[in-house]
Parts: sequence; C-alpha cells; structure tokens
Amino acid sequence: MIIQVQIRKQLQADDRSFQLDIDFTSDSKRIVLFGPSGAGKSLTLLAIAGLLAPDQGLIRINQRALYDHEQGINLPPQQRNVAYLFQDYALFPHLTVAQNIAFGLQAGWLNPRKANNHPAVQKWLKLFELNTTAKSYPHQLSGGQRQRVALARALVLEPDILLLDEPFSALDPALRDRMRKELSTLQQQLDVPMLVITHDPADVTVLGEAVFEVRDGRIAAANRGS
Ligand SMILES: Nc1ncnc2c1ncn2[C@@H]1O[C@H](COP(=O)(O)OP(=O)(O)OP(=O)(O)O)[C@@H](O)[C@H]1O
Repeated sequence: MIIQVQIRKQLQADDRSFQLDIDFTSDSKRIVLFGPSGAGKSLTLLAIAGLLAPDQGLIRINQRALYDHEQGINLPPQQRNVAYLFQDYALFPHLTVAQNIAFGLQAGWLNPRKANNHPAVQKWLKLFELNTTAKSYPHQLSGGQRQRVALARALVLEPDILLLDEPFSALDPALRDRMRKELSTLQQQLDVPMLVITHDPADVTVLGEAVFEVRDGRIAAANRGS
C-alpha cells in the first residue's frame, strides 16, 4: 500500500486562522501522525476520509486518486474504501454486536437473525473472539470488546486503510496499554494498513513504523523506525 497526501487548506474562525499544509508519502502499513493538540492531525485524517475538502493538492492510495484538485476529483467518503475509527468508537447503542458489524453491509443485514448469519459477520465475530457477544448491546461489553467490535465493523468492508483518531485517549491507563498491544497484534495478524493520529508517545513506540511529526499544520519531521 502506498499513501500519498499533499494537501493545503486555509481555515478561518472569527479572528483565528489556521493553515494546513501537509505533505507525506509512505508505503508502511503502520503509519503514525504524531503531534501536539491543535497541530492539524484530525483535519488531515478528515481530509483523507473525505469529510473535509482541501483547497488544493492530492490524496492517493495505491495510485487511486481520492482527491485531486487539478483533475477535479473529490470522491465522497463511501467511495474511498477507507475506514475511519472515531475516538469513542461510535458504536450504535441500539444495535447488537452482530448488527453493528453488519452495518456497512447491505441494509437487509440489520435484521438481527440475518446479521448473525452473514458469512462476513461470522468471520469477524470468530476472528475477534466476539461469538459469545453477538447478541449483546455495546453497553454490555468491556472496553476491549467495544474496540474489537468497532474494528470489525470497519474491517468487514475490507478497506484499503484503517484510519484511527486517538484510539485510546478515552481509556484509563491500564486498559490503554492492553488495547494498544492488542491493536498492534491485530494489525500484524491481519496485515491491514493503518494510519493512527495521536499525541501519546507510547502509541508511536508501539504502533509506529513510519512516524510523521505534525506541528503548526505541517510535517515537521519524518522517521522510519522499526
Ligand atoms: N472549522 C474550523 N475552522 C477554523 N479553525 C479550525 C476548524 N477546525 C479546526 N480548526 C483549527 O485547526 C487547528 C488544527 O485542528 P486539529 O483538530 O486538526 O488538531 P489536532 O492536531 O487533531 O489536535 P487534537 O489532538 O487536539 O485533536 C486547530 O488550531 C483548530 O482550532
């Protein structure tokens, strides 16, 4: 997988303005954008997902243009084949685990019995050891199980890349360490490309192979670690 991001965006809110000017390319499957609060990490992730339109530039994954200002290309989020994992996982509270995982599939799979039986849902329930929770609701799950449901819901669509926005920031420190290791192991097992944004150095150490430091809307440093 190769991701190429070269984007500019000027944001204006009352008397404040922010210039996003991000440029990086990577063929790593473990990319981390690291930097302080307000550096422009979330804006970059939103732009890759198609939830924020840049003013200029291009975004390509595996040579496919998701956004190309000069060519007038700006694919809507559902055509980008990228999965976006929100900070709090944003599971649907009124849907069971199986229904949550089935959500991105065709509408009929929201029927609980059908959702349980869908081959792709079954595959992910098994892979993530969620079989016994298939009929449970998100509030009945542990933090780790919730993360796995969110990942399964994202991965069931076989995205080209998984985008994660501060995946552990809402967790207490002990759970955070465990989930970080779990995500690392899952990424290695599944070999799925992921891009994580974070301000936590521990995420960089555990999850980062290609690490880009973001400061004041720009890539301030890049290094390819182990
Ligand atoms: N709609 C907007 N209009 C104007 N400025 C904005 C808008 N959205 C974000 N910004 C500004 O852009 C800057 C970058 O925001 P961004 O959310 O990308 O930061 P971040 O690096 O993800 O930080 P955090 O870790 O706190 O989420 C911030 O200074 C923010 O105030």
